[in-house]
Amino acid sequence: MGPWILEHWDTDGSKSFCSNGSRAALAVPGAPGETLVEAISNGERIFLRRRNQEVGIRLPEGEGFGLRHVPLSTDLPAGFGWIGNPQLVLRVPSVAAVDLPAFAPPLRHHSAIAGGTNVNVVEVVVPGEARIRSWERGVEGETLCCGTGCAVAAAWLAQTEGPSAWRFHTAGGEEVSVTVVPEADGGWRDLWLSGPVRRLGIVQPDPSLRP
Ligand SMILES: N[C@@H](CCC[C@H](N)C(=O)O)C(=O)O
Repeated sequence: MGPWILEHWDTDGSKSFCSNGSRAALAVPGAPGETLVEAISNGERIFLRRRNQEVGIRLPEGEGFGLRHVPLSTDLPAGFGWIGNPQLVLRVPSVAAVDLPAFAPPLRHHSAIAGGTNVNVVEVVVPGEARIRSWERGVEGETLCCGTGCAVAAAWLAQTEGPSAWRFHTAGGEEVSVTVVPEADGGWRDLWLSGPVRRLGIVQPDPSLRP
């Protein structure tokens, strides 16, 4: 069988690569058990793997993917990465203290990042464990968990201070974990994001919507 083909649309109707949407694909009835599934998700090559109630995704890697410098004038330590979508990560003393609706939009539309960016604030609890909140492009608001934001946060934290495995407490109250092999040029290998996936219901598409 060839790779699965997945497409994701954000709430504003724009198409975008989404790691959590991709992971949710393994919740569809009849999805394979613990077999590795290759997929092309919004044009990006990924792998999916179920382990009990968790689904992991190996995120895109290679040319074009990784951390890169962007000329931002902020007092906060910050990293930026392309993971199939743009992710800006800023380290803060407390994510709870950030007024995200005021803080994020100017960075979301920052002129240094063509096309804009998702914005994540991260608070390191101890090395390998952090809290994160995300303001998503295409939603133009805070979401419960941005998987690609967590993945880039882990890659940046691994590169700047280690370790290479991180557990994130997300705004939705659930945890996701990320492991990564950082490369010297800002790239990454074997970047895996794992977290819970639950089926909430079964949707019957309106037959009039069939192509
Ligand atoms: N809408 C974003 C990316 C969405 C990421 C997604 N929520 C995830 O979990 O990976 C964009 O493309 O800017």
